[in-house]
Amino acid sequence: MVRQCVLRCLLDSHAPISLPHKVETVVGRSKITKIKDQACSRNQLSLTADCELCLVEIKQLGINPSGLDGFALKKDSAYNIKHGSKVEILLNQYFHVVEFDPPPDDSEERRTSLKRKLNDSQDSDSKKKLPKTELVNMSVQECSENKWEDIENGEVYIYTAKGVRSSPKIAAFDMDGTLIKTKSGKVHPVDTNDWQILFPCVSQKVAEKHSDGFKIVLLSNQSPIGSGRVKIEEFKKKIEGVVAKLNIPAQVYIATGKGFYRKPSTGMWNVLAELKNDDLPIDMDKSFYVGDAAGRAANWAPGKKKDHSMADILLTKNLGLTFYTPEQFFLGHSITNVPMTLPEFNPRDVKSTPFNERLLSSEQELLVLVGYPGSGKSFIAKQIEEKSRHKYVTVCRDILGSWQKCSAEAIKLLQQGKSVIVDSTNPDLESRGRWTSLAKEKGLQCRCAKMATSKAHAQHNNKFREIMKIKHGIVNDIVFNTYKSKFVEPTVKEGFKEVLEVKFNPDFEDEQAEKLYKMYLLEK
Ligand SMILES: Nc1ncnc2c1ncn2[C@@H]1O[C@H](COP(=O)(O)OP(=O)(O)OP(=O)(O)O)[C@@H](O)[C@H]1O
Repeated sequence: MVRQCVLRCLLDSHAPISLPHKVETVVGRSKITKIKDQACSRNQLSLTADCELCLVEIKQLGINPSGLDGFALKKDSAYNIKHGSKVEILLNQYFHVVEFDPPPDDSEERRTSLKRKLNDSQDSDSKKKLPKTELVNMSVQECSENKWEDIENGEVYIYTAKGVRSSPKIAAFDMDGTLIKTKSGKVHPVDTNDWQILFPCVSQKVAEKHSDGFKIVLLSNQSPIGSGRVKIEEFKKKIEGVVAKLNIPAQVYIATGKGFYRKPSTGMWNVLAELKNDDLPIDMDKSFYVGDAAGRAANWAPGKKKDHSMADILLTKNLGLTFYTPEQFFLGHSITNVPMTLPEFNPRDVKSTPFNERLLSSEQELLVLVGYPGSGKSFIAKQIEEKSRHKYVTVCRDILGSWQKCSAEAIKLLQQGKSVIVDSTNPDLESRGRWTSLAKEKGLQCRCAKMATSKAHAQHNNKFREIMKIKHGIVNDIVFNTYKSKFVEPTVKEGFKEVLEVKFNPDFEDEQAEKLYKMYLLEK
């Protein structure tokens, strides 16, 4: 059989480049490699394969250094490289691998020896080989068999493979897009068999951490299980398959719902820290997390789309844990050079502002609230009721069901001499006009209180409400976008005596609630 040789992009940014037998191929900045970086010459690297000897002669032609297995090449010097060598078209960037097909025999040998090494690290006398610091934890037992557990009626499933041992050092990984990718090439797997290991070096790198005494943990969001689209029994087989393929004892956490256990909320990590680490405190400085939902902008590598979410990096911000992308951890990409954007709203920045006393008027009135769902209207309405000793009473569309019912209730209350707070979103002239007209008809003043809460902040509140299981219908993104598109800034010209702005003033039931509120809860 004739042996072929290719230069394969480890990020699949482009199709493999064929390296024909004894023909020089020059690669660099081009449409083929999708590299646009001016630092990379058009003629950056010369590669000549010898398919009989299974060697590739590589020479850097460009001015800036290229890399080979993490080392800089010297310009114009020739190196002979083998099957599996990692070529960086520019040092630390644009990772490729040289592959012969069929592979040479010695690479088979290398693979077998790696497998042997992994098996060795799991056998019973592996304790002897552990570094000194790990001996402290010898009282912690290895898990003796593969087992499944679940928490809160399947909100989280936990798989612990035989051989897992608790440790103060946690090496945590996201699963999809970090350890595995789809076989189908689709973003989401078409079924539970649609997976393959992401990079050839994944098992080896994870195994290195395992032999360094880290507990290997996978944290995966899998809401299709919660929604019933994926059957948990089938999914369990996938998890067992992935862990078996990695060939390393690992503990896997699967969040099936949309609440506290779903990343970026820290629920799964809390279960690990509080229940599943044999009371060993986790050393947050030594532990780390690898995930692909990192908020990277489009083209973070040639042809790469923007990350679908920030759930992984935000989880680590919530926990104060070191974060790596899969490319940084597995392929050695530079740690600093990735353009990432964090969300515009950081819940830690929410500051206290005193209650605006001007919200209370000595005159009977209609006070029309304006704001996104979740902007805190009901919260402020309750405060006004209490501070006014119930001279103000709220009519709330969420409770009464329609503006007509709110209007009928408001008329009754006004007749009783009460002031009325209108608690609905009221984004536009039409919705607010109903109330200014009613006030005019009754000869009363009408004022507007506009919530200063931004869309992102309101969405955060909405998620907080969902996680805290505060009774309220689910508000989806469409509702927020509709509000935004309908919104017209309220002014006195509409018939308001005054338009006040209400700054969000955080006030929590207890410390736990405050701690949760100050976390990133949204995935983007
Ligand atoms: N001042 C506050 N301090 C702390 N948490 C708050 C505050 N205001 C609101 N929240 C939280 O945000 C969530 C949403 O607030 P609230 O229900 O008042 O908003 P809303 O504008 O009335 O929403 P909707 O229009 O969807 O009913 C609340 O359930 C609460 O958890």
